[in-house]
Amino acid sequence: MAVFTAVSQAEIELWLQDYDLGSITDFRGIASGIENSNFFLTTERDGVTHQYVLTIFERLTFEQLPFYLYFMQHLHAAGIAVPAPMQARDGAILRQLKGKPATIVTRLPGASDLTPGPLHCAQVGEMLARMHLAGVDYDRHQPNLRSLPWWEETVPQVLPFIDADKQALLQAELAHQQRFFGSADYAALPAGPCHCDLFRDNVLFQATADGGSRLGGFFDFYFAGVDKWLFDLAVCVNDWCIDLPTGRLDDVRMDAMLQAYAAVRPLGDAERRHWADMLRAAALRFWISRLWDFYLPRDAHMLQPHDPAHFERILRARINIPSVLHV
Ligand SMILES: Nc1ncnc2c1ncn2[C@@H]1O[C@H](COP(=O)(O)OP(=O)(O)OP(=O)(O)O)[C@@H](O)[C@H]1O
Ligand SMILES: N[C@@H](CCO)C(=O)O
Repeated sequence: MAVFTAVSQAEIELWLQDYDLGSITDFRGIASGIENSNFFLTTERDGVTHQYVLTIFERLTFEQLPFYLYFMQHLHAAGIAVPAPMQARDGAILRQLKGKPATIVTRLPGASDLTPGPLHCAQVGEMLARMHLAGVDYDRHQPNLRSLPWWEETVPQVLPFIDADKQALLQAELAHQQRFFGSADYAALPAGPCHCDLFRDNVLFQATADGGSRLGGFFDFYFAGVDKWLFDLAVCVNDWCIDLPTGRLDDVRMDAMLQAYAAVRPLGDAERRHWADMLRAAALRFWISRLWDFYLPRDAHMLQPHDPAHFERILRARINIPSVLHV
């Protein structure tokens, strides 16, 4: 049960007096999630039911959170389907509960689909491109905190735990990425605020009457940061458009996602030329973080670290693919 900070309905009722969200009709902890304490909150105001998610942040601080929360607010205002942070009466979207930072956001409709098809991938690609364009005029700045400097700092920490073959791959790939990140082509790639962690479990879909699925929205923006847009797209393709057991790309799903993305924001020549490098960068990012979570768990909250071998397989499978993308 991923509620690390217990809170009673009476405590929430008191806390909600500083908001204008109506009276509580339901309040329950959310079992999934490994980072924060999350609760579904239902209220009634003027005879209308409203659904929210209350999050008590267990790791992120008051100083770190405004970038993420105002990014969500900015995207929501631009018509992108993401949770909207609610303002308290004093206008604050981040407050304190049980001594920790806490926020209330709108609950998105739907459920995650962990076996996506081309139509799911196309919808994600299209909204990802719209999200990138909508982020252009977001006025706060924070780099992706899980990019090259973090990889350079973390790789030496995990190397002692893995065998020689994995060590060689990890070091060779880090060197490859250092060269790529240092290139003029890399510097010229378009960038902006990115989600940076848009996996299948961070997107919701609603069933439609004709048996299809409609995108409900993106959530979990707490790894967001400014990065190359192509990196965000590569993170998505490495999760949404693969055969999970082998990590190999599924061309049908990948084409669906890339075509839908490019229909909104066409890819440039340098982006197409460096597609394989970016898929490798996206695989390396999660291989390193999973190794780090697996061998150097920071606290008891890491209930079930994800399998690092999955992203090692993905990286190996990306090293020999054709470099140039034809979209
Ligand atoms: N705004 C939202 N709308 C609908 N459902 C949400 C929303 N936010 C969270 N959820 C639900 O709560 C669950 C847990 O949230 P989340 O995955 O963000 O957990 P976490 O512990 O904060 O982060 P992590 O994904 O790193 O474990 C999600 O799987 C989803 O079902
Ligand atoms: N999406 C990450 C977990 C952290 O959000 C992973 O699968 O490793």
